Amino acid sequence: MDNRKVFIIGLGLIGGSIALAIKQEHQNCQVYGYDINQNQLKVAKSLRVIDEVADTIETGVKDADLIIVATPVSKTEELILELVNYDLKPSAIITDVGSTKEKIVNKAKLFAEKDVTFIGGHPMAGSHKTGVEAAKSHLFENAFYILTPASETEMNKIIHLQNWLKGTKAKFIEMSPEQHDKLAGVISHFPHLIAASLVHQVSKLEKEEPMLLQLAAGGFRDITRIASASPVMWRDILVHNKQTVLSLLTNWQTEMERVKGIIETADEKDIYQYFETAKKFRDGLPTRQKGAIPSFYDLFVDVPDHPGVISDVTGILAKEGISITNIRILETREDIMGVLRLSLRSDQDRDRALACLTNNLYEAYISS
Ligand SMILES: NC(=O)c1ccc[n+]([C@@H]2O[C@H](COP(=O)([O-])OP(=O)(O)OC[C@H]3O[C@@H](n4cnc5c(N)ncnc54)[C@H](O)[C@@H]3O)[C@@H](O)[C@H]2O)c1
Ligand SMILES: O=C(O)C(=O)C[C@]1(C(=O)O)C=C[C@@H](O)C=C1
Repeated sequence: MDNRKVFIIGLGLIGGSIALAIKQEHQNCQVYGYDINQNQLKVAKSLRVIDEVADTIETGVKDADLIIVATPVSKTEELILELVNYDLKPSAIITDVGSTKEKIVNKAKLFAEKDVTFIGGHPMAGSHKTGVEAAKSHLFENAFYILTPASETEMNKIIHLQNWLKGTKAKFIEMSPEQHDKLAGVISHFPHLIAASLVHQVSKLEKEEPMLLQLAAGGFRDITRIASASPVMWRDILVHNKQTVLSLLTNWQTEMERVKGIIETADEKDIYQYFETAKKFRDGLPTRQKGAIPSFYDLFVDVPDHPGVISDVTGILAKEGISITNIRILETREDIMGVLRLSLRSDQDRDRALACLTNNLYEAYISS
């Protein structure tokens, strides 16, 4: 794979993270990047996420062995229409990272006329953050990476793509685009809609009760973190997976009517049962920790999956005489530590902690 050319279109969180993972594994390959946002391109180059900037998509695809489209899903569909018009290297592999698959894979059938292979892809990990600054080579470590090859796709092309993406350390699985969209609708797209709707509910009530926001602590923050993600990305996902989301919404409305009924009748047994069944199912999900005390002075720190990282963070704060009242690991997915939530005693302590952790090269931020 060395001395080969990789071209990535869209250098945000996901495109940037994939670029870093590829560079780590295939050190002699050349990674070219293109983005409509010039600033993202400049940052990507200066952070060495890419080796070279491609001035246009047409020059970027020239001689590229691997092309990765990492833009919002509606743009990805448009870009496929554009890519088929260009002079692509024979035997090149083209993939995408979009959160929906059916529409993209259908559009990509246009590549059949060319001597290239398109394999749809979706790394099932991410963040509410956007942009190349948030990109990390370890973002997909241990996460599932879904591939949706066509039935006629040659096995060696799938293996080839997995080799390219080996540095992600993700677990590859294959399924049809239809199954992908159904499953992703249930565990990702619909929950996102609910998170956003909870925020809307609080935002409406906040006009009458200004204290609400200050009181919105652990629970509300946990369940709505994803509502801080890119509205462009999520608009596109919902447009693409409209039927799945609409059908889940209908089920949800029926379920809420049922819940309304058991609350109205104040049937303690039914209410208990409702929570107990949910708890049992939720507890069955691997590796989640509970028990944080909500705090108004929270600081969030991105941490890689290294032994000793928590003691390093707490040690840095101890040296500065900053007390932590609570510490909690917020996983963004299974098997990997993602974000540390530190609760501090005061605003001043939080500002000091932010400064000293940043000085020690940790990525720390105040709002999650
Ligand atoms: N964020 C997540 O958690 C996550 C996880 C898995 C997959 N995805 C998918 O990855 C894709 C990218 O998401 P992201 O989180 O990296 O978003 P992002 O906003 O961080 O990055 C998207 C980038 O695409 C660029 N872009 C938009 N239109 C373009 C065009 N026409 N040509 C070139 N560049 C263009 C933007 O300028 C931006 O830099 C989306 O399809 C999303 O569904 C996201
Ligand atoms: O952790 C988050 O912030 C995410 O929302 C990641 C998440 C998800 O729903 O799990 C979001 C969309 C992607 O397609 C894949 C992963």
